[in-house]
Amino acid sequence: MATIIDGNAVASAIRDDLGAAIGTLGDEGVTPGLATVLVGDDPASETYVNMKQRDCEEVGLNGIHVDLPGDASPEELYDAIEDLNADPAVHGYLVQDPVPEQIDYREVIRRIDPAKDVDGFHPENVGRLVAGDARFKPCTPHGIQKLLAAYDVETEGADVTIVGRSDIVGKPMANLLLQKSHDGNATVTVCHSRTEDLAAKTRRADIVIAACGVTELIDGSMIGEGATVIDVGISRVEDDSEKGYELVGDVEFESAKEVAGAITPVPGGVGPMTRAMLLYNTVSAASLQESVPVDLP
Ligand SMILES: NC(=O)C1=CN([C@@H]2O[C@H](COP(=O)(O)OP(=O)(O)OC[C@H]3O[C@@H](n4cnc5c(N)ncnc54)[C@H](OP(=O)(O)O)[C@@H]3O)[C@@H](O)[C@H]2O)C=CC1
Ligand SMILES: Nc1nc(=O)c2c([nH]1)NC[C@@H]1CN(c3ccc(C(=O)N[C@@H](CCC(=O)O)C(=O)O)cc3)C=[N+]21
Repeated sequence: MATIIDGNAVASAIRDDLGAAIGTLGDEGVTPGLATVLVGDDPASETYVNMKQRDCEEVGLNGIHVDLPGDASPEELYDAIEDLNADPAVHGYLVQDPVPEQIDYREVIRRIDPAKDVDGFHPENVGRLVAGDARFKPCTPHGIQKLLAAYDVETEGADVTIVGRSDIVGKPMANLLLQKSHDGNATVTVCHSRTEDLAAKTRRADIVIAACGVTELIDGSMIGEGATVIDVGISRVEDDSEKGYELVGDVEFESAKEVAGAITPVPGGVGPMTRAMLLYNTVSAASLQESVPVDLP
């Protein structure tokens, strides 16, 4: 039976550890400000944005929310972005993905001030990450690095198979793990929908990171004995519970936990870490913009 990796606990420890840096900024009269922008009313996105605002309250960040209707024009969103770029109280912000189809997410990202891009999605920040000089590490991959470190899972020399090549998870995860650093130095395989014999690639891995958005694609038969399994996937599957849905990962937890050495659950695994690292990046952004040096965990 595998160790169950407790993302809520590690995220909570990171929020606590951010307290010192938030205190240092506070002594200089600075409250880090994080804005979330939601276009439309996708229920999952609304949940995430509410959780992010609650996180801000909990750690003493200034949480700001900008809501635009689902039929907003690209120009309306660009105007909101310009306002956020100009607002000195906002040190970081993000535009929740996905956006409605009349809006081009790439163009949105390009308009975000890279110094406030706490998702780390702007091409300048992506370039810096790939060059080994990251300003903001994207929250989900950074959170996964912190989870692995918290459970003493060595990445150096490890064979890591990532399932998914998205710009927000798969690609930055691969880049971070490849880097010549204490939390990198892995040998990385990145799989996607055209990969042949996926099972052979996951089975040989010391660490499997599933981020494909296909519910329970990875089962125990695809996991090597003792491997660490990180399940990023989070899909809403309708059921007859009170909420009307259950959250399901990309890994079939029941069979995978029998072979894995350690495994993240869904919920309570990677999700809370993504939110904790968003707070981390916002504190870091405030420190850089206000020229107040802080110690980050
Ligand atoms: N817990 C968290 O904090 C977060 C969770 N998520 C969740 O993670 C999942 C992935 O999201 P995201 O990273 O945005 O990825 P995308 O949905 O943008 O892309 C999915 C990736 O998986 C690949 N893929 C799809 N089907 C298969 C398959 N059958 N075999 C192998 N690869 C496949 C796709 O390949 P191709 O490129 O060929 O299309 C693509 O690269 C979603 O469930 C999302 O909700 C996302 C972000 C944060
Ligand atoms: N610009 C942008 N940046 C993102 O970082 C971003 C995004 N768009 N779009 C969507 C994905 C998804 N994502 C999650 C964040 C937190 C949880 C999370 O906290 N999950 C909890 C429970 C969630 C629940 O109860 O619904 C858990 O897994 O325990 C999940 C998923 C960030 N994303």
